[in-house]
Amino acid sequence: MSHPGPIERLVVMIISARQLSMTYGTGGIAAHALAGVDLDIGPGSLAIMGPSGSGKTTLLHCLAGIVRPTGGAVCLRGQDLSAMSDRQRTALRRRDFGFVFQSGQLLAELPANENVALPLMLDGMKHQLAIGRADTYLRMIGLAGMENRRPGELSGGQAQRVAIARALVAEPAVVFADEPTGALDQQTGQEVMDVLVGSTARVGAALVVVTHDPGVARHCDRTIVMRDGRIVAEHHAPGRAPQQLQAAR
Ligand SMILES: Nc1ncnc2c1ncn2[C@@H]1O[C@H](COP(=O)(O)OP(=O)(O)OP(=O)(O)O)[C@@H](O)[C@H]1O
Repeated sequence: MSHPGPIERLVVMIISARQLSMTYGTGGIAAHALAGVDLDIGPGSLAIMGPSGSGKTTLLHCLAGIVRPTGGAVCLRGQDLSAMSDRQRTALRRRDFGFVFQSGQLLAELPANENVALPLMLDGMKHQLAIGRADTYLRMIGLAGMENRRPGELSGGQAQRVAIARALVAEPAVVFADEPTGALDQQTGQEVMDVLVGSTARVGAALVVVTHDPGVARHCDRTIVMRDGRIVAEHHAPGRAPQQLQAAR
């Protein structure tokens, strides 16, 4: 077996976190949610696991620029998020990041394709063009024929697929998912994870998933385990290690 040469070793880091810390509150009521996290995220999928209160969601929110860490830095392709204004970070979240939450957070009064098209229209794309793009993503995700259904006319799994299409439609660099299968039964959750991992890979986006469920983490190339605001373990899926392993170096 040949060893990777310098070119194959070169994996471009998408997000890097250095000595990330986050303290909520002060004095006796301070909660140290993150206590010095170093993390490099390259292409592929990453699961963040750990017990309740270990800092998983706080880490995801810091990586995605939703909250400002109280210490350390997060860089997207070398650009320091903390050096940006709130307006710049909002624009970055809209263009470079996609989000999937536990319960789709779709707008009940809009059909599926308008829900998906929303980030594009907020960014100034014309309605017809945005709907065309949304329909393409809905078909890719297995919802052909359901483009005009409202969220109330979809199953939980179908609604999460719409949320995945919405996260992907602006062709983000990274999709962040917080307990994306938390509201679904086991079987539907597995199917949604297949779609989430497969579709992000197809469009070339990295995927970061917070989950309590080892069955969800098994879909990912790499898993980190958090405890008390720190990364205490890291695993790589057999056969899928090299890219993420080298990205971590
Ligand atoms: N807005 C906040 N204000 C104060 N403390 C907070 C806030 N958000 C989180 N915390 C605290 O920070 C710590 C980490 O919380 P976080 O939500 O990141 O953990 P988690 O691992 O995602 O937990 P869970 O699995 O229960 O969602 C906890 O002690 C929590 O109580």
